[in-house]
Amino acid sequence: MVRAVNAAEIAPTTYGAEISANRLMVRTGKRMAVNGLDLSLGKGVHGLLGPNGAGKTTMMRALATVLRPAGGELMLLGQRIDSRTDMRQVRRDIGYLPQEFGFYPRFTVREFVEYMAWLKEMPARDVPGAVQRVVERVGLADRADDRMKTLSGGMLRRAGIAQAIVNDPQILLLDEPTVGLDPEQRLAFRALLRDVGRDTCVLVSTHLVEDVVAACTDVLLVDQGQMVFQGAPSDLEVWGAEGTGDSPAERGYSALLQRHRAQAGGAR
Ligand SMILES: Nc1ncnc2c1ncn2[C@@H]1O[C@H](COP(=O)(O)OP(=O)(O)OP(=O)(O)O)[C@@H](O)[C@H]1O
Repeated sequence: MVRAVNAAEIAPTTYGAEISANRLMVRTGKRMAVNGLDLSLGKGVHGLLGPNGAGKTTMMRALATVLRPAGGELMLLGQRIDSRTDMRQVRRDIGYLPQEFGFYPRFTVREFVEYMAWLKEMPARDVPGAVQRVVERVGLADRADDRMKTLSGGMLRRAGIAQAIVNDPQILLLDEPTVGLDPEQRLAFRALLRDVGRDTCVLVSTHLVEDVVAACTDVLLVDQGQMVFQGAPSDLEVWGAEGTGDSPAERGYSALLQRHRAQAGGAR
């Protein structure tokens, strides 16, 4: 099949990684919740792990351009993000599912996703087809014309995932997307992640270590606003001999955290 391509699709990519951060600092309230984070992420599915309060949500919000960096450097799709950046351009290429997202309860699923597509400035002629495709992809085709307020928690999250991918983003940020999904939907979601991650830079935060092992090409572990570990899921498992948990990856997770805290304590 031959299809027409637009100039943007064949333009050379001039950056090395979709997301890169150098000594990144991000403030939330009075706290520097991201505190000297180094990061380089290309295409693929990157699983973001870390204990409560580690700074995952704050990091996601900065990558989604909701929060501005307080220090260090952040580059998204080759653009430096600072107070002078025109965010509209870069936001068109980002998909973001926040941990909690707002919606008009009287909107149908289709209206909700259409509205988000409009906010992302998608060409109007592309919207109906794109919305139908993503609603099918998240398994909500039979609820597309039901109001948001009638959906279950897991279905709402799937509607949230649909709006995050409707614009075929180059960077996809998903903050705890599997919360509330039933086992069958979690399996379907993992398959969706693997599929999207083939040509997109996906960062997905979760507390479910087994989701990371099953669906991610790469694991990031953060604690106290800093990167503790980055590697393949199998590398995480290698650390498992020393930690506690139900699986080799969970044991690796706890061993790496303990080691980081012992080092941080020793350095004080
Ligand atoms: N609005 C806020 N005002 C003040 N402090 C905040 C605010 N939001 C988060 N924090 C603090 O910043 C730190 C990082 O929080 P963040 O929500 O980024 O962590 P997280 O890794 O996403 O945690 P969780 O796994 O619980 O979602 C925590 O110490 C938290 O208490």
